[in-house]
Amino acid sequence: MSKTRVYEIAKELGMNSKELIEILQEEFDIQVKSHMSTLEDETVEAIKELIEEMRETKKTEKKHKDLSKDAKELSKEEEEITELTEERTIKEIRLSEENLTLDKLAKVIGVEQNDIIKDMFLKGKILRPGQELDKNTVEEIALSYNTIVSFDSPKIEPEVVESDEEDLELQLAKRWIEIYEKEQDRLTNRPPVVTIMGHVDHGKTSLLDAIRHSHLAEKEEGGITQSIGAYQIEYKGEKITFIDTPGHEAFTEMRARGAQVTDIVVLVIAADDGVMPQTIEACNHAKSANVPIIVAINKIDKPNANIDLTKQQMVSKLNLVPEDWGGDTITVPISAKTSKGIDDLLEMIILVAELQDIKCIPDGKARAVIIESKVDKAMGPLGTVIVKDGILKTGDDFVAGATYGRVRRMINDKGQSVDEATPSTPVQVLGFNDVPSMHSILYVVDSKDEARTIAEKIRQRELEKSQSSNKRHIKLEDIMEMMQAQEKKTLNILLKASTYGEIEALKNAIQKFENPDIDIKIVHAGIGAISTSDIMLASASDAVVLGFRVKADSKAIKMAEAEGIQIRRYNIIFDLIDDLKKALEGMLEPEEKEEIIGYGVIKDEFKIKGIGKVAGVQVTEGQVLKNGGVRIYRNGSLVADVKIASLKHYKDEVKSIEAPKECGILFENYEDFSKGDELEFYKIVKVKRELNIEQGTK
Ligand SMILES: Nc1nc2c(ncn2[C@@H]2O[C@H](COP(=O)(O)OP(=O)(O)OP(=O)(O)O)[C@@H](O)[C@H]2O)c(=O)[nH]1
Repeated sequence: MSKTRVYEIAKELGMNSKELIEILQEEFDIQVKSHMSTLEDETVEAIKELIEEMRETKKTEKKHKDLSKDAKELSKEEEEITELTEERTIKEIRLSEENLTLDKLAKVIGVEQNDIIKDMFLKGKILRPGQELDKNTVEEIALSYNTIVSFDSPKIEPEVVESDEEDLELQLAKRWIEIYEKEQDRLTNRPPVVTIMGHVDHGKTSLLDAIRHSHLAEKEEGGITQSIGAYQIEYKGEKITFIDTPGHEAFTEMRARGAQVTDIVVLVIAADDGVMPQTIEACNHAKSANVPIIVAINKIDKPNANIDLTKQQMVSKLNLVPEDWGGDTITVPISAKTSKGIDDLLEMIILVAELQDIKCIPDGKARAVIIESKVDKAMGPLGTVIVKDGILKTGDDFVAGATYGRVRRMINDKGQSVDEATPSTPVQVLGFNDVPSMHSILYVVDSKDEARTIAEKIRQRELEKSQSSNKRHIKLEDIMEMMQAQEKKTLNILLKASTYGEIEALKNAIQKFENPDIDIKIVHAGIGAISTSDIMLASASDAVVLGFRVKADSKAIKMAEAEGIQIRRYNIIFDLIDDLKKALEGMLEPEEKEEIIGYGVIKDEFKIKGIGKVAGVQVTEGQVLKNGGVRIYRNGSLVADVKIASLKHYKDEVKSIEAPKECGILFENYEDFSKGDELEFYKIVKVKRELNIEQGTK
């Protein structure tokens, strides 16, 4: 007898799962755990009949009223949420973020402006007729009228890989595409590969552990697990592979290298903490890779867990509307601690995998992605791979980026030696001539000679590329050329600022640049310092990084240099907008540019009579120059950008101080610093003005 899931029936009947579950309980006395539970055919038929009947006799409305009456007995907070989830009272509207005024919003929601003013006044907020509203206020007002607002956000285009005839790796990839095209009818499904992402401490590792412990391949209970960076479980006869390590940076790096291995992303959000900056970042990484997202709301065992609030934040901050709120994001409440909901999550992963129809070439020479690599003292260079197509066998000759080898031995996630690895299976491979680059692709070839020849050519090419790095990036002043070229071009921007307010202001300002020849898209906007993760995303999505009153991590600066991504930072909106404007007009002038030369932290402060307040500074990295500048950050946000009036090493006035020395700094006209403030030292150099703009879609 076949079974159907509750939410599938709900969808078919055009209602939400919650409502259907309540009807099942009341009318059929069937207790249903969640919207993913399955129902027998008989029940499905009966419920369909009943719903039809109810609809005909308008019983639905009565039912609805009864439900809301029951709901009112819930706590006040729950009551608000319950109203939200009731389908007929909920409205969804889309708004453009520009020029939102109270009167316009009132019209869109369908209420009187004065009523909103009155209601908001009772909640302690004073609004004036026609007042311009920020995004948060719009959301707050809309929610109090059971309306969910989604804002038009920049569309993120999937990556387009440029073709390059000389690129051997690309040729190998093309060979696979040809095989795919030829063997369409031989393609079969393979297990999904899942990556878990989310904010720090929201429970990624705990979830991986919980899944691993409760569902070690069902037949192999008691098998000794070994950490090889990924593992495979079996749930109800279906295999699922989980990648243990990456975090969203590695995820995007793989994509940048064309080695996307993830089929599904599970985005973990702790129900006691809600959507946090890294949740947004991870979500944007997944969206930009076009990978389906399942949201796991974790820590529901905690007394302060608030699932509904988390869902509201999913809608407002991630633009993901949970399925039981009428959207299409599968959302599963779980506890990695008690394992509650873990099976539901696995079930959903299998469901999404079915819908995705993940295919592979089931046999023949293998192609695999390297997800981890290291040198083992006893075993030599090791690479953990996940097979994408074909079967990887011991004795196979392979090339992986600039490395090559023959599979000497393979070890699976249970620590066992295996002779074959099928698609989606993670295995550790022994037999590389050198440590392979993480995230490169391993291709099995005909002979060791062929492997060596290809690997050497790739190494040579990598060398040439690194010597002429940055070549593939164009500069802001090249925008004019870009626009004059025939095809439509895209300027992708990754924006970092120190507050949400600034982000909104910048987004508004940037989106006002309408130009028929160029599309400007913001691929990610977040708060906080510019990090390596931002550079990875910028590289993968061909974006310029614009920072507003935020610092850049030294690692991020190095990575940006290596990747040829230029970071531009501004303290004044006008300057940022002015640069964009000039670039669009082809008028960008040579500029004075600062070069970051070091970092430090204020350890102490002294008052010196007749001189003023002096900072005792530990130079932590690089150096500080007396005639350079200093940016002062508190909790990651810029508080001042000042010159140095005096730089002392003990009693001596000096021109520069290197890390890890300490020094005394008197800032020019600035004494408002405190202990713990972080410093970024820079010097000014004259350079030809440039702002890297990657060729968006070409
Ligand atoms: N009560 C409760 N605590 C949890 C749950 N899941 C994780 N935790 C706790 O939350 C903390 C963080 O969990 P981790 O699994 O380390 O989180 P993470 O996201 O992997 O953290 P990072 O690796 O630092 O990004 C740990 O103290 C866990 O014990 C849960 O479902 N319930």
